[in-house]
Amino acid sequence: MHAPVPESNPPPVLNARGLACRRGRRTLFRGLDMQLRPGSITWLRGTNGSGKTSLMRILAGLSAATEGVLQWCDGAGGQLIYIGHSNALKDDLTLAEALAFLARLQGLDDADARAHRALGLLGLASRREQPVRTLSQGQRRRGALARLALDDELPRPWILDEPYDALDRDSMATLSRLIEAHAARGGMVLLTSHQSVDLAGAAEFDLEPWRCA
Ligand SMILES: Nc1ncnc2c1ncn2[C@@H]1O[C@H](COP(=O)(O)OP(=O)(O)OP(=O)(O)O)[C@@H](O)[C@H]1O
Repeated sequence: MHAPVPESNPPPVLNARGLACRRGRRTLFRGLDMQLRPGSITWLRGTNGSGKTSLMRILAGLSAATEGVLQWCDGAGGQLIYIGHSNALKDDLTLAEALAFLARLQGLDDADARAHRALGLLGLASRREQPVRTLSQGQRRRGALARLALDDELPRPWILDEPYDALDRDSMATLSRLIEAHAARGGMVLLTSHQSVDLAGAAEFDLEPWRCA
């Protein structure tokens, strides 16, 4: 018989063992172990070029590790949301159309209504009908982050590469509250940020010990 797992320490949703990453001729890191639990917020730290983006892309399934084993539990890897440096919003669509398009790609029903609501939550209600290409950098970043507010039915893992980039102070606070609420619902969040962030309960994961070069 298995001992019950205490709620404060649920089993990992992500289990990575011995990961290595090679880019060009360089091995960036090797032997990296990472376990991330439901409801955790992890701030991935490391100097420029240390391999944070490379690691996140591996975890998101967008590129392959050179070595190691990566396991997502209970199909969580297929539900994750990855937001990288690019905002992935189609320039020629209106903001509402571009976000609804992403909602459909995520397999969500009522995509237009969800996009409408999410843009409101990110303070972009007045920009809904504006073509993406005419938005400021910060508005586009907020539009991309509105993906995170499209549904709260599943505790999807979030992998966010520099999500605070280009955001003003109020938008940074909105994002932090969104992340904290997601974690409180059991969602796992892994993020990078070069600026310090105000996130209750965030743990740091430093890439330095695993670096090769
Ligand atoms: N496709 C690629 N081919 C060759 N080298 C690459 C490739 N992608 C990344 N690199 C190199 O790998 C290293 C790590 O890049 P990565 O973007 O993962 O670092 P990072 O820690 O996210 O950096 P930053 O803090 O500047 O965003 C860099 O030296 C980069 O030039």
